[in-house]
Amino acid sequence: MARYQLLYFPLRGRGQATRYLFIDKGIVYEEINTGNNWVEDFKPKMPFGQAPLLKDLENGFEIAQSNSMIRYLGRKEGLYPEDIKEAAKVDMICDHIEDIRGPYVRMIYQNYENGKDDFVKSLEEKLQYIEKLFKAWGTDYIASKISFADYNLLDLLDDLVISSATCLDAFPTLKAYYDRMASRPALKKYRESEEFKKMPVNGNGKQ
Ligand SMILES: N[C@@H](CCC(=O)N[C@@H](CS)C(=O)NCC(=O)O)C(=O)O
Repeated sequence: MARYQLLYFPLRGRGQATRYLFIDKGIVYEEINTGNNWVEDFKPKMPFGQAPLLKDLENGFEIAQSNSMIRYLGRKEGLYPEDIKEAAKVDMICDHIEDIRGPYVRMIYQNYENGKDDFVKSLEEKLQYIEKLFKAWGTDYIASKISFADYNLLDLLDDLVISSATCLDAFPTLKAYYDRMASRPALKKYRESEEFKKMPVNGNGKQ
């Protein structure tokens, strides 16, 4: 029986990190496609007028904002480090992910033709910070065990590699991390599925 509902459009976007977490941890969930009559049936019911929304079917609680959703799952599903320094590591990587994802989304939806080259150029600086931290921390995941933030980073790196196939070439530690995440058995199987391959990366066909 499903434990959660994910209400979102049929695209990767801001729902994919949550899907990765569910799939990797074998958590049964159902998708509700908010693309069917979005403006009439869904938008008015969303706390901030936007999707995604997560419903916890065990207690009826509803969470909006993709980063809050995945943190909630982190806490509820044992994917948030108990140690405060380890927790701070995953938090800081999540905040840095948002510092990349925000400009990525704006480039995709508002300035693709004129902005993509500059966005790709900006990645070198932004990714080298993660490379340096990962080298210093020396763990297989952001913290010593997999956490909610690793699914967020996997999804971000997917987006970036699609935009620029060579963007990880100068960052061997980050590249090895990306390959390690993508080859986790449940994720690998899902990423090879037709369901995943046919899912658009963004809502406007740009990537
Ligand atoms: N900060 C929000 C952003 C959500 C967002 O931008 N949602 C878009 C789709 S990805 C949306 O609902 N667009 C339709 C609308 O605003 O009416 C989050 O992280 O969840």
